[in-house]
Amino acid sequence: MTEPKPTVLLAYPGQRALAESLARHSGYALAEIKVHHFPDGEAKLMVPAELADCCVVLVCSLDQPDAKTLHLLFAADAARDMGARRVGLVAPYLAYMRQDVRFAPGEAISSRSYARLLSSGLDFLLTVDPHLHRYHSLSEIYTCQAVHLSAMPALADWIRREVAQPLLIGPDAESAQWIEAVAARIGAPFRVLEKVRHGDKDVRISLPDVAALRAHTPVLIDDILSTARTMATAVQQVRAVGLAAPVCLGVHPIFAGDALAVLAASGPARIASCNSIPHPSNQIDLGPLLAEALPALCQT
Ligand SMILES: O=P(O)(O)OC[C@H]1O[C@@H](O)[C@H](O)[C@@H]1O
Repeated sequence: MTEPKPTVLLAYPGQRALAESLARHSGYALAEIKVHHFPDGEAKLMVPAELADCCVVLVCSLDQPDAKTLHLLFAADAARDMGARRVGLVAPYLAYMRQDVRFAPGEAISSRSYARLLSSGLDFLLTVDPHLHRYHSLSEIYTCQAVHLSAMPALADWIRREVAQPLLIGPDAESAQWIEAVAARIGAPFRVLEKVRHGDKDVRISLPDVAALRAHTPVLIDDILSTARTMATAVQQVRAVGLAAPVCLGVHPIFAGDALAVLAASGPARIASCNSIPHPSNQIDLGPLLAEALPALCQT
């Protein structure tokens, strides 16, 4: 019988918590990518020298993606130079997916360009709930092996443990897919709100009748919390119709700028997120989910 080839996880700076969970749940060795910044603004990347015949898994979520992406591509090259037979990236949050169409002549379709760039340096990409709005699958734009997982079972289990009598609410039509997945797992009632975006920070939402569900605890679920205007507006709407203060759950807690303060001011009962991006609201560990998917990607 042939021995399985070794797999090594390499954590990008700042991604240690997720990488440690991934190492714990997979049993794979964990080391670090080191980034040195020169005075001129350029970076020097270092990976361990002993990677011969390994599957190397870079671990780095892709919020604030621009510098990280360049560094990860340098690290991927360095790993190959050290003999890695396969190099992949675990990026629970995948950047640029919301820029999936050209709204004006000359505008870049960044999701597509970004996919080309990442695919050029990786054998595989493993991510969680990428924002597939106009695309149906990552393979429409990624030429490396691109696999996405859903955090909804993990969210559902968290809700089952933490919330009595949940009423699941999606802030817009796009969220229906997630709400339905969670509802199917825990058998809770659900509603999906209607959203109209008037500008980056101006989002208006309407709520269908929920009078019969006042005894429930509303749980708002969305994939991305970026400016948090979508979530904050949904919180206000939920409260305006006399429901209890809701629990807010997001898979990807970007919380750009004043987003957390804005959401907190809207009056939620709780805010919780997956550890797809390191944030104080992280309560749902994606490590087990990602660890389960890695062997198939590494042993190819
Ligand atoms: O309102 P913010 O937090 O800026 O943006 C997040 C929302 O924008 C959508 O693309 C996401 O699916 C989510 O509903």
